[in-house]
Amino acid sequence: MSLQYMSGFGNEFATEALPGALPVGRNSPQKCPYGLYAEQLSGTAFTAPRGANRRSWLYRIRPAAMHGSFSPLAHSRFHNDFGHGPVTPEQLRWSPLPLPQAPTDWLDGLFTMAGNGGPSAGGMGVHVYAANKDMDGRYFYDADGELLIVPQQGRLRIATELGVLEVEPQEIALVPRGIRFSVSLPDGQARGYVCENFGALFRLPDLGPIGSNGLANPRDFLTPVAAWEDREGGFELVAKFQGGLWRADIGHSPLDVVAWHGNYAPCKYDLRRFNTIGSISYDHPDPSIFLVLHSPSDTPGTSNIDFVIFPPRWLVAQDTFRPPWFHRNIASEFMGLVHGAYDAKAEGFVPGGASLHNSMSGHGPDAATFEKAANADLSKPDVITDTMAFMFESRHVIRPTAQALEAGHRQRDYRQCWAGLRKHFDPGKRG
Ligand SMILES: O=C(O)Cc1cc(O)ccc1O
Ligand SMILES: [Fe+2]
Repeated sequence: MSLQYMSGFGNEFATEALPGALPVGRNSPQKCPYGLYAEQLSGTAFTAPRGANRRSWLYRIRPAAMHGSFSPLAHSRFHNDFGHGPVTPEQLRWSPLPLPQAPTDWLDGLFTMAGNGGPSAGGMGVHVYAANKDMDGRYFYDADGELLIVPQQGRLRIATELGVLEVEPQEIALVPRGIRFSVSLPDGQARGYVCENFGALFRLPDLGPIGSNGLANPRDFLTPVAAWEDREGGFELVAKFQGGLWRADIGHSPLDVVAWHGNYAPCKYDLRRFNTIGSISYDHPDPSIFLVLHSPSDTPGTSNIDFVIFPPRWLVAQDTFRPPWFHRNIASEFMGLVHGAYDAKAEGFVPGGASLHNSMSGHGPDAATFEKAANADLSKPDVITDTMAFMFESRHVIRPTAQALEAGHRQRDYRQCWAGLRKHFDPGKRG
């Protein structure tokens, strides 16, 4: 059966999988329809300003409080241990995380690459996953952050308390902090990236002079309709809490919400719907023009996280070096590639791979890309097709984990991509 969604970003939704399951005119009647329990789930402070206030009311078979006792779950690869010691300013790059040999579900397949701050401090965790097995009878929630999931290979079917979403590569899913879910793999295996947002909830950016439309348009965000399962058995509930994983037995599926209303809910978005805006005169614009969602900080204009994409687009700028320029930024940049090739790197940065350029570390086009673009015929427009790169950008340094630095798939010779840049300087020749 095809999945049903409701359109809009952060809307006040109301959805019921049984007619009349949503109480009318109040949130918590003495007795709810169908013998359901009412439960509120808040994602912002009760007193957050109305425009930022996010919460939902859930009408469910059993309250979320019903489960066994939590004990620590040993899991060496998914955590928030970003370290406190020295961190290298070196430019870093990785090949794709290898797909697992042994049966591994999405949760066990998570591998923490980097991060900053922590669950109580703001910042972000950056993870990749590679999995080949459904989370059968396993349910997970992240109390530490909101999850932005970026599939690179294989679809994910994400069954959540508030309904079921399916995402494929070039789409993203947002799962709010605290929402319980279980991931299955319609294609048998999957790989991708996850940004764990410890700060303010992701939101659409203001558009300023762009006007009232453009970039990611709100109606392209899709939230699932209510769907419940009434399943009993020896299941497992896994919580991520204060950087660590905890497990509890649970005798029923926690995905038992028959109806809900509110504006705190998962959603998906197809990155191919992004309305890309760029230069039609000269110069390559700052990548903020490609901002999909951001997690603001307390400093205006300086995000906790910017989620930026580099989608297919026309390059028409005249007397311009068209690819990304050489640069050093105050912000720190973790990049991934979902599809095709990235216009700043001729080779080495492949789908499923990743790079990390921290604050003030110099980077930019590799030698091959520079030579090509510096000599390109600009009388013709260029179209970049078959590409979808992205960046998790942060105001604070993104600290690579020990396991990421030590990983066999780290490209230890990454810096060499700039070694071939030739000296062109000639004081006797102005150009
Ligand atoms: O480093 C990168 O490739 C990302 C990036 C792209 C761009 O077009 C401008 C700046 C920037 O950091
Ligand atoms: Fe950059």
